[in-house]
Amino acid sequence: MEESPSPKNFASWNKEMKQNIITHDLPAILERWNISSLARRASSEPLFDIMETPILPSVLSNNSTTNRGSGTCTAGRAIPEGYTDISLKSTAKDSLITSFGKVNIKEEPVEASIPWNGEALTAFDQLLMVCRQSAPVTLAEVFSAYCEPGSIKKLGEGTYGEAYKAGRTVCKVVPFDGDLLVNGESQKRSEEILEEVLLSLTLNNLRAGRGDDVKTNSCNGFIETKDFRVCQGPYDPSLIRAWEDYDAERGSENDHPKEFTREQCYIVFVLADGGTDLESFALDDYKEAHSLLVQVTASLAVAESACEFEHRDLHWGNILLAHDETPDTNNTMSFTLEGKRMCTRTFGLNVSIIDFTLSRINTGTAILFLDLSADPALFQGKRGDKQAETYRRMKQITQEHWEGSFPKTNVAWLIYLVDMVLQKLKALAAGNKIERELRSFKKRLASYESAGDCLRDPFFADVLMAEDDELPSMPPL
Ligand SMILES: Nc1ncnc2c1ncn2[C@@H]1O[C@H](COP(=O)(O)OP(=O)(O)OP(=O)(O)O)[C@@H](O)[C@H]1O
Repeated sequence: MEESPSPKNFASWNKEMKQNIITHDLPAILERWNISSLARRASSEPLFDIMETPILPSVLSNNSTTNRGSGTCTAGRAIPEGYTDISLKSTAKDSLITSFGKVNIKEEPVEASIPWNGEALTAFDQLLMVCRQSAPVTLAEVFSAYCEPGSIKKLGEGTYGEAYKAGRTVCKVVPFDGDLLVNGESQKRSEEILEEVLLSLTLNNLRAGRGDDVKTNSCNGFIETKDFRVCQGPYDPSLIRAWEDYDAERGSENDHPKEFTREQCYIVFVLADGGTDLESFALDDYKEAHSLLVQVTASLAVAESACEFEHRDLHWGNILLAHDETPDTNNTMSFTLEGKRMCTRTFGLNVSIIDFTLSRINTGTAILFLDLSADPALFQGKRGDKQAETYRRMKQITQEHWEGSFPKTNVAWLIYLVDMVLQKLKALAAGNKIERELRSFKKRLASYESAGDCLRDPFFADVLMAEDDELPSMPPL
């Protein structure tokens, strides 16, 4: 499989709406997220109970704002009311100059554990605040909270991150703010990392059981982010050892981490262990394939509905699969879509979607997206390669208005996923009937506008049910 092309040349997250006056800038986001209040509460509450993300503002729930296909930034776009004049609404007394501009922070006392004295906050400081830290820690400090150094194992790598197994968790280490080129790329800046953190938090908020309310939309199909930590210093010897073991066993495409100096900063995403990526995973049978497709489609449909989420990079390295520890054919995955509680049989397979680097989301207060056109190489992959064709398809769908809401990009990735499943099932010699079934499903997908539409396809009719209904048996194929 061709390496996933990772975003290049994205100097920063796109901060501007192209065709109107909306300035989508980080200070505005932070003002809306009211980061000082966040930090104050962070000192006493678990990180993920404090975000209070207004996932489904009324303006989104009435669905009148979704812009499908036109790609323009007019009234059709899902921007929460009031968003456009955010700069006029900023009434905070403290207008602070940060490394990336002016940020308005409401006057609120911050408790002692978060040392914020009302002076200028850089994006880096704000990242520390969100991570509830007063200063960076070492990588060893973070990892030692989860495991013995000798047990750390590298699991995988991307252009920006290296993923290590640490006890029951996975720690993804992403260097940032340094001048050293990493894997041929400039390092991400604090501002970008901060947005990625906000994006992960927004998706975390979809998880059932987060927060106190009954959610209109919820699912557990996106990887759980358990914590974030800002680190500084050279790469820890235990990680270098794990990195070299991986390199010796599987061959790494990344640069050796020994080059990092004591000034180097990293963000560590502490994630649930999602298992093995689809590329390396052997599907046991058609039931598992079917379950994989319904779980991904349902998760996308939920996130689409909750926050106009589009993954935009859902290749088979970004779908993780794990078998249940205690297999039970009656295990189900539950989710709530637009208030309707549903479930589907998992057949012992749990699916987690990862890597939101290219994703687009409407947090209810801000639209986070990347201008993918800034990286022409993303669209120049080999002709006929399914992944490369999917990036090009997204470009057609969005007409390069990457800030807009185009849930059809999720459909494009579902079509890609059916192709990957067909490829996997070939190896299983699954049979012509199954192949035909999948091919006709794929054909129908082409006419849908969103993952939500796809979920209503007859292909899923027999495996989806309202939560209280009796589980149907799998149709014979
Ligand atoms: N939570 C997790 N559980 C298990 N494995 C993981 C997890 N997160 C990441 N991995 C492994 O690490 C690999 C790289 O992770 P990821 O795709 O998030 O990195 P990245 O640097 O953002 O990648 P890209 O270059 O595509 O942007 C994955 O393909 C997977 O094998």
